[in-house]
Amino acid sequence: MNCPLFSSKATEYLVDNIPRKLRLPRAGKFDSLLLAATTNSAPIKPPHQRRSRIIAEMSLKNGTAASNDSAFRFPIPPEQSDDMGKPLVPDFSDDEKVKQYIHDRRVIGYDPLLAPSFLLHKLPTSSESLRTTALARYRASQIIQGQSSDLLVIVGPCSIHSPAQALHYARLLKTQVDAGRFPRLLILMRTYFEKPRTTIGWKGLINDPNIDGSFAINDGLQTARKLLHDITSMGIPVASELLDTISPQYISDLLSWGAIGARTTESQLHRELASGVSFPIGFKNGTDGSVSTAIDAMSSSSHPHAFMGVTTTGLASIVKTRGNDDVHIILRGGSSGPNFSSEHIQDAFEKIQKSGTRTFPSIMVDCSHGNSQKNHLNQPKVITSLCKTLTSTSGPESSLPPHARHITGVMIESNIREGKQSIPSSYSATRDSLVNGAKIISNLDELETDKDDGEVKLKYGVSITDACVDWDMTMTMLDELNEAVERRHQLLHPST
Ligand SMILES: O=C[C@H](O)[C@H](O)COP(=O)(O)O
Ligand SMILES: C=C(OP(=O)(O)O)C(=O)O
Repeated sequence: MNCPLFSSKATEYLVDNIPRKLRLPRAGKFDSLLLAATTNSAPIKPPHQRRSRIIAEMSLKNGTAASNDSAFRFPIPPEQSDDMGKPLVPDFSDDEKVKQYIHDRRVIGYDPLLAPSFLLHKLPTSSESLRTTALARYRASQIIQGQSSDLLVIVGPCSIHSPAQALHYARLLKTQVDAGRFPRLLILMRTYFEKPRTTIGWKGLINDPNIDGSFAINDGLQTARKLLHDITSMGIPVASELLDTISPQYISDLLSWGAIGARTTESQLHRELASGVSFPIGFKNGTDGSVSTAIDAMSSSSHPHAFMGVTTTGLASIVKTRGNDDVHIILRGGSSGPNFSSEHIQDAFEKIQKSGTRTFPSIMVDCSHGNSQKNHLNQPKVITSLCKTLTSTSGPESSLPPHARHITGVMIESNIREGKQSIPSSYSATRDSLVNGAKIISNLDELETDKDDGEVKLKYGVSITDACVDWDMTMTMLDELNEAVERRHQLLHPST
């Protein structure tokens, strides 16, 4: 059969010819393409896996309801039970029945995931994007290593749910950066695609790009990569959280900085991952406010590691890393309260010094999360306090205290419009022109009328995860920061 796999003709051919029962429920375009491509060559699954797939498909046909508290909007098959409907117990009279107790009792499906190399080939980087990324990595590294007194600023939405709106935000940022408004700030756009959740909730654009429980992860990866490419090609470098340990293979060549979140800073897997990435990494303090967790992470990641991972072709491999010296802490507050004050920063600085880490003690302050108590209106207050710390001199020589020199970064959760909104229960981005970009927004004042045309929509430019400050407030905060960093520069280098 002569059938080039990824032409649109081939897609039509394959999609028309795969047995209906093998198609994914509510799959995105990319999913059906890949499913089709891999179905032809997929190895025959062992009987227990075929059985669970068949059970899943039968339940889909029969419409078994998903449990109410699950994000899955497609049916979840019931657990295996005996003939009386009781939970299965191992039946030692028959090996096949024993196996039912061993394999896939809780896995309800394995869908094909495209290989990173496929996406890297399909969406290569532009030379503009490469330059933007490399330059920002270099400048961020200089700041983190204490070789530049500029400030690294990670600013942007809590999470990306609409590529069109993210591009809108990037264009707003570009206009100000290109105009030279913040000469002392190295600004990277927060472009977060993966959200760690305290319990459950929407886990970001890669995991569920349609925001409807269809989990079209292949589409999510493609959308994320395309967006990173478009933003960096405009000349705006990007920053993201590394939450999944496989997904960086799909997008990390486009990132200039990464975060390991408060919920994963203590994870060995994430420390190993951080030790091998080609860009600087910030570790959040723990959700309980623990700074030592992040300091341990900095130390661990600055050393070489060997661990299990995947290559860009998707092959399992033993990854060996050199260790990452471009690591720093991010003070984000926690259940024990905020930690952005001058005293907290001094304490963190002294703890990093005492820990004997071989890297420059480098501190970023997150204005949001535990430091804002999740109220976006507190973020400007964190900036004002930080600016004071950056510029307050002390002692007979009126000099800057050492910890003020070691503040190297700031994080702000900001969006086009302020606050946050919840996701309506019957929402799907596939039906929302404001999210999928079919409608280009030019005048934000007109938006109020957009939401009431009979469809379930999200408000344009408003976060669907944590509350953000709006664009005007963002500019005010960045102006204040730029001025304080300039003042600090003069204090550190009076002759320039
Ligand atoms: O940054 C976003 C959130 O703080 C993080 O994902 C946790 O969110 P949750 O507590 O609402 O699950
Ligand atoms: C989830 C985030 O932060 P934290 O890990 O500090 O909760 C975030 O920055 O999006």
